[in-house]
Amino acid sequence: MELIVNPVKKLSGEISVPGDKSVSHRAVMLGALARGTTEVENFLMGEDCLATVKCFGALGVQIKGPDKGRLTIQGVGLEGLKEPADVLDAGNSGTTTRLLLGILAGQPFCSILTGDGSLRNRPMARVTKPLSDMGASFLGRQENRFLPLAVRGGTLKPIAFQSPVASAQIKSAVLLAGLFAEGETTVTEPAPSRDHTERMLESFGVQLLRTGNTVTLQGRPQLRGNKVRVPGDISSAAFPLVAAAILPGSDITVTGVGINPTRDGLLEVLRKMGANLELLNIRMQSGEPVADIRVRGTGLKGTEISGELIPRLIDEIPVLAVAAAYAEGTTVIKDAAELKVKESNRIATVAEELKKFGADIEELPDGLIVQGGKPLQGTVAQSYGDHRIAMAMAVAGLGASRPTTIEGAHCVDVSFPGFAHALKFLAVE
Ligand SMILES: O=C(O)C1=C[C@@H](OP(=O)(O)O)[C@@H](O)[C@H](O)C1
Ligand SMILES: C=C(OP(=O)(O)O)C(=O)O
Repeated sequence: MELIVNPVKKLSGEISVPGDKSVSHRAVMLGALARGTTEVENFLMGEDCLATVKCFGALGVQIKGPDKGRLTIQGVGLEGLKEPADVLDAGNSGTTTRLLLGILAGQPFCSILTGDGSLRNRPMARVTKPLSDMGASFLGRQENRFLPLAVRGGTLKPIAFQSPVASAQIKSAVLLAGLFAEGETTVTEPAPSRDHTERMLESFGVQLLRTGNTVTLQGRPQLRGNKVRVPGDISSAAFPLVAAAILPGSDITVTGVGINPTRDGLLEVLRKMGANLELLNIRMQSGEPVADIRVRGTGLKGTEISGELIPRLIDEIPVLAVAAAYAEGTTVIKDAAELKVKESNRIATVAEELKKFGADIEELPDGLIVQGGKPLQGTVAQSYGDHRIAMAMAVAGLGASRPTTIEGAHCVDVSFPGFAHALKFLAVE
């Protein structure tokens, strides 16, 4: 599928974006492991989260929906999952895979997990290593580093794990496995990563100890079925928000967006770049802070994005590189080598595609340098099957001098069904 993006004068109006992907995955997983019913609202009907629903269906969990974002999960408790009759398919979703590996590690049965071509090339030793130390066995390609992976779970022992990477997927895999291990499981990470697992575990009745970058849980707790209203996804909101910030005269509001402080690096960077950004109607929703975000287009200036900010905006870097290309001056992005192991190598793919628009962008081993302010021309851009690249390049096209074609744009459905419609709704031509 191709997406044609016509240049626009500015963006104007109010929209909401689909539910948060990270929170949606976790609602299915914790709902399945709880006793009683879990009701989810504003569940993300994107392909990644639908893959999670399918996997849990195959593990014997009764799930109704999703229907217009409503999902009802009949929890089976910590001991109720069933051996799947076939291979589990996580599609394009790293989060489904790594969190599910943590859960499968604690099951007294055998399962096999695979995914699409992109996912089969993403590193899994980062979770199979600590889960093996807890007592699970894995068999897979290249010394168990890649999908497909066979998992033989069983009785786990707790560990104190020092993660080498600030990654919520690694932290969550070990914590979810820790639910099945008798005793205290601890994860420490080098910088704070998104804490949706911790927040949701607490709302399902699990007690955690959180000090600095360390989380501790006592194994074998009881999870209670719950109601979860999923906030709008800040990683999806990022696309219209950046577009409005770079197009002078724009004025948009994205309502009901999650602004969890472990996810709000985008807002901090846009402010540093000089964006006119306001948070309105800040409130709590199912244990997560939410706000309406208003951005008025004033033009941006270059900045540095590095260090502990990186995990707080990791998925927003492709679109922030687009912001940098439209900003006056230099933007340096570093400490972001994790971008190389996402749905595509996002350092390489962002640089390659933005160059086609005429941007001045250079790859670093762990980031990018963008000399902003050059006029961009519309082009034919590739998605590499990576939803964030497809949407970031669409934003680049909005401010360019000629129409842009995004090839392979079907992948936007992974995280933002209705993306093209949302842009059209806001566009002033
Ligand atoms: O836990 C999660 O829901 C996610 C964590 C991040 O990955 P890492 O944990 O690999 O950094 C992020 O890139 C991904 O989109 C979602
Ligand atoms: C990296 C991402 O997701 P995942 O790791 O779940 O595939 C993303 O959505 O940008």
